[in-house]
Amino acid sequence: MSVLVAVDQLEKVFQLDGGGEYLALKGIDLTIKRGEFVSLIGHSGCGKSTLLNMVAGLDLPTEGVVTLEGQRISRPGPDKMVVFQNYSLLPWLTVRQNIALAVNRVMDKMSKEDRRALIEQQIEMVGLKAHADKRPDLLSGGQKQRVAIARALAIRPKLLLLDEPFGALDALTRGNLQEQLMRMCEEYQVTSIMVTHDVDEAVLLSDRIVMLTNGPGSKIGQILEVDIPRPRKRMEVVEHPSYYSLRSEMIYFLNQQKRIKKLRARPLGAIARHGLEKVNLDIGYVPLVACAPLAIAKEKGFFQKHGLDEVNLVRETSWRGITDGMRGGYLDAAQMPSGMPLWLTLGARDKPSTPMVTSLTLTRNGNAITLSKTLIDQGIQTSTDFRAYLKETRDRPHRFGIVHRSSMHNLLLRYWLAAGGIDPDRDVVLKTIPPAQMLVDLKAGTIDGFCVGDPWNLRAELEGIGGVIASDLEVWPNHPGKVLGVREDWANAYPNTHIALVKALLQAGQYCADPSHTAEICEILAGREYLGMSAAYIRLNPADHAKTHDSHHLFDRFCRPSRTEQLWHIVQLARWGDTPFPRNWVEILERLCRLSVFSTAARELGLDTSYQRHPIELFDGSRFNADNPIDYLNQLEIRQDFTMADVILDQPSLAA
Ligand SMILES: Nc1ncnc2c1ncn2[C@@H]1O[C@H](COP(=O)(O)OP(=O)(O)OP(=O)(O)O)[C@@H](O)[C@H]1O
Repeated sequence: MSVLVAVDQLEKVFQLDGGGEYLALKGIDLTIKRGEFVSLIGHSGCGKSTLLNMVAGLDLPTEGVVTLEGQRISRPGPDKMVVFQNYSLLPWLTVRQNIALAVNRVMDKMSKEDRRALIEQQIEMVGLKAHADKRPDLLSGGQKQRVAIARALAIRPKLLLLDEPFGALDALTRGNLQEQLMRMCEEYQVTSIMVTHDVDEAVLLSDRIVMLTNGPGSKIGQILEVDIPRPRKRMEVVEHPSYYSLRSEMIYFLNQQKRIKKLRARPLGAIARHGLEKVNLDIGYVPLVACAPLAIAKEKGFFQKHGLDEVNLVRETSWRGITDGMRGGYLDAAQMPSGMPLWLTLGARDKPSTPMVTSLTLTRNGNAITLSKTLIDQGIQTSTDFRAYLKETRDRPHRFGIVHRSSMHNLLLRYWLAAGGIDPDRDVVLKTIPPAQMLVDLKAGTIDGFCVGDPWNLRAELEGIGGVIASDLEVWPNHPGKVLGVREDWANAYPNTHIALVKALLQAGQYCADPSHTAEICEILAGREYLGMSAAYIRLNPADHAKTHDSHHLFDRFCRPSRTEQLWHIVQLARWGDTPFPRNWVEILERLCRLSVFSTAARELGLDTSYQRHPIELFDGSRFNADNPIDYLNQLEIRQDFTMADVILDQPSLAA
């Protein structure tokens, strides 16, 4: 498809009445191909209409250019028709006359008969034959908008621009019109740009969804490709495997924008007290059983006991919220999957490196691999069974949910599959899904299984949606689960706060590990501010239940950050192509695992800090060779072609 519209480095500044100015859009680059349907989405006031108006030629950019077929757009014209929310029909003309006015004015080279036929065809196309002689005041909102669309399409514009075309309509009419518009655009291959606030509308109609950040100086934050085949039917779209992830991606983006706005409005600054450099902390977490140490530190006063008077626990629904919070510098610390500090440090998947520090392993275990009930009912109990099943059902894709590429869930699942002779990148599809979304996807059949932290494995079993096929103990007993992560520049700026934080969490971990507190902890976690579900779904470790499949959280054992375990993560990330294997891995591990903070905190609490290096041995009996990681990596049969590189760690400043 050739390019029809090109927006190049567009900037728009409005002069304000009081004499000031407002920078609405900045650095917008966008190309739209012939026949494409593109939606613009973003919060109110972010500049969607401003951008649309400049493509329509109704307004001019302050900087940059917009072109249509290579020609600069400087005025409106019949080649770019706009449909507004308020219909803009001429009230004294009938349906037919409104359409005829546009056709007669623009298609003046056409014979009278052909024009008449075209007008009737348009009226028919939008199903208004019975209303052709009515004036707009006798039409419903939906009918008026159909006239506006028919009028716009009648003159065969190169580009159809829609500014919240269905915003004023009730849900049913809106739905009908969306489908009609979709059919027309598909039939006539109309290139369209639509402004909308409706995420479902955007997925249904678009080939691409352009998401704008909040102003001033709004930019394109992200562009989503909608890989749902055409022609589309609403029900098929809703059932398509990409539907929920596209929707969640948009909702995540919009929520992040809201959050950034709130943070921009917040007074900044560290409050120093009790000899600590900062006692006001925002600590991120994802609601899982493994967030228990954070919840307990807050609820049982361990933060306060160590001088951290103003701790705010920031609940994120996905791990991406945590990485964004860290990169953006608006979280002080976070509970993280054990590979995440490394992932951020190495700048995995071509993201800029954000050097991180971990000084505490918060939890071990707590994860499992769950398969859908359909697969369990077919007798699949091991990865060998699963491989046989994959061979028999090659005709359809098999999908697994993971929560983040850096997380132990992804690495354990990949390890488990590969050990069973299944290539996780070729034989199955791994989809990143927020933890709380896993059950919905498993139930809907859009995934065949997942690897996630509890309570989601237990819930799948208790609700009869799936069954655990391999628990922690059956993949890597006592593997690191979640760690405490902070940015390296934060750790350097607030060393005493860092120690106090580790102390508070170490004590909270000890509290969690005491079986006499289990019922209380489950009740706390069940609360709305944490997991928000029945305590029946929450179990901490085998002491409070009998089934070996259930989670085996460890909260107070092997809390010291382990460089050997982090090296295992480095190897696995290189194995799956997330990062090159860093030649300077020794330096990276030195900087990543700040043992001095852990040791000081543990010593001040009177805890035993002696350390013994444990070998890492997973369920397949293979031992991780920490003395020669490259050799180990080379010997893995299923892996991607890994590369090696020196990773240069920057020192971003907290002010950035
Ligand atoms: N003529 C103008 N003079 C000054 N400011 C303007 C003008 N037009 C728009 N703005 C400002 O530019 C920003 C973008 O406005 P725009 O109407 O494009 O937003 P939008 O994303 O379409 O919003 P909504 O979804 O609410 O329609 C807003 O802050 C708005 O107040």
